Amino acid sequence: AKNKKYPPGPPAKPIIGNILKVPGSGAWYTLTDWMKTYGDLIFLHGLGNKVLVVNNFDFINDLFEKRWNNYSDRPKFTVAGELMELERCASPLLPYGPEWREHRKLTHLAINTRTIQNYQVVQEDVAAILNSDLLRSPELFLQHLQLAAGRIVLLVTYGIFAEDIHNSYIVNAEESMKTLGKAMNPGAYLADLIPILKYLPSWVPFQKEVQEGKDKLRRHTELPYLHVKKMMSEGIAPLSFTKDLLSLGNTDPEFDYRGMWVASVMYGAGTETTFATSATFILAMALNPEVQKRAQVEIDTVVGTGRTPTIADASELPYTMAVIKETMRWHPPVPFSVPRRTTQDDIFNGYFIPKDTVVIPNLWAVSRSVENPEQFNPDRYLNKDMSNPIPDPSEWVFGMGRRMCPGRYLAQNSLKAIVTGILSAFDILPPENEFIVPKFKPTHISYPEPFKCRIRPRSQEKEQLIETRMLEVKFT
Ligand code: HEM
Repeated sequence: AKNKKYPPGPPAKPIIGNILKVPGSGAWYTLTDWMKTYGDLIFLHGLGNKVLVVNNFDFINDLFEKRWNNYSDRPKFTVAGELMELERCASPLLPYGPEWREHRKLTHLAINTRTIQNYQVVQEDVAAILNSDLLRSPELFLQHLQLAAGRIVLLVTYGIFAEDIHNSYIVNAEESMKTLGKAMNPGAYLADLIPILKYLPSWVPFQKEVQEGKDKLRRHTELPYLHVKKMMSEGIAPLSFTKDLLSLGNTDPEFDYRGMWVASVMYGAGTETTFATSATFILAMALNPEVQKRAQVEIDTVVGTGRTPTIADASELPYTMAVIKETMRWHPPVPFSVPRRTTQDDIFNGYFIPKDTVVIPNLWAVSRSVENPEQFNPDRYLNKDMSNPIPDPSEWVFGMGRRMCPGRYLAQNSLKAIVTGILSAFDILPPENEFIVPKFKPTHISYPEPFKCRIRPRSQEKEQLIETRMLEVKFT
């Protein structure tokens, strides 16, 4: 491939290469900056690793949608994938192939546009509890948002209600996520860069971590699944995805293992991402009082002030829905999406893209490709300029193509319930005599660094409404 023309990029670095600088360190800022020098396609290489960063919406679409055949596989993670065995069982890491297809089918069965309607009440109830939590201890809002996101996923997946963050299912799941968060960060373990290290004996610290990680993941996966089985045998299992799965009566010996994993992956994929979006929303509201006011007026006008909004109201609330879109654009929760890997050599736009190249869709760059990107402006989705349309965030913040996020409809409903619920009941204000400087975590799923703000009920009637709505919640 000597005379092949690779996309432009910085020179290879001798030892670990420029790969290490890429993931998990907020590298989306750097790479978006590098566009000025290298353009929309940036090629990084070193130590035999090849990475292509794609910086614009149309190119990502060309590769992931039109050339899906070559761009739907995932990178190999030596630690998380191979050693912790997640490439055998966790949909986001499965190689593109028959097992992935089975997972995708089951996931779709669980959370397609029709079945998710069954969970709307659950989502609205969790939003109601969230409001009650915010009323009681507004200063803990980040913790409340995190718990609300976890509650929705646990209820939908298993029908389990988590009383608080000490709930054992939440604790197990969060422990697993910590392990995974580290293991998914290429470069966190040297073995990801130098695969031969995986043959080191089991007493070496990282091998021990692998074993502990595997145990945690097994607990996180088996316990809630067995809980649903038990509840079903007693005839008292509430509606849940796992119950639906078990009711299929599939006797394929692989089915239990597969179903168990399809279910447990949802917590990891669905909780932190939903939390990230709702925390970014609070931050945006504290910084943009006029946007907040307009959304509140819209909700008051359409819904009235005598009841809490429902997910069904959302279609009548275009401005508030544009606030959600703008939240996802302003700071996309997964700025680098989940990388892909090419399975064959390819030529794109005159450039050679070799087989086994890790392809990172730079969603951060897409988010900055609008006018005044730092400005939080929901109107950009309402006053549509037809000669220069901007892509709707729901078409890219969830990824694109065959592996686009299967949880996006469920996630969007959660956000509708949380955002309309909060706006209808509370004013979100910056802390007194302090400025908020927005800062975000540089992690794979990115959300605001802890910040202070005041969350106050809009009136006494609203406070009362929060209490009366709580009486309708069934599962507490
Ligand atoms: C705001 C919330 C969410 C965001 C921003 C988000 C974002 C993403 C992104 C960017 C991907 C990678 C897609 C690609 O490769 O093109 C993804 C994959 C995935 N998401 Fe989500 N997600 C969210 C919520 C959820 C929820 C609630 C669930 C399930 C309950 C979920 C389940 C999954 C799964 C299973 C995958 C892997 C798909 C595959 O590899 O085939 N996500 N998500």
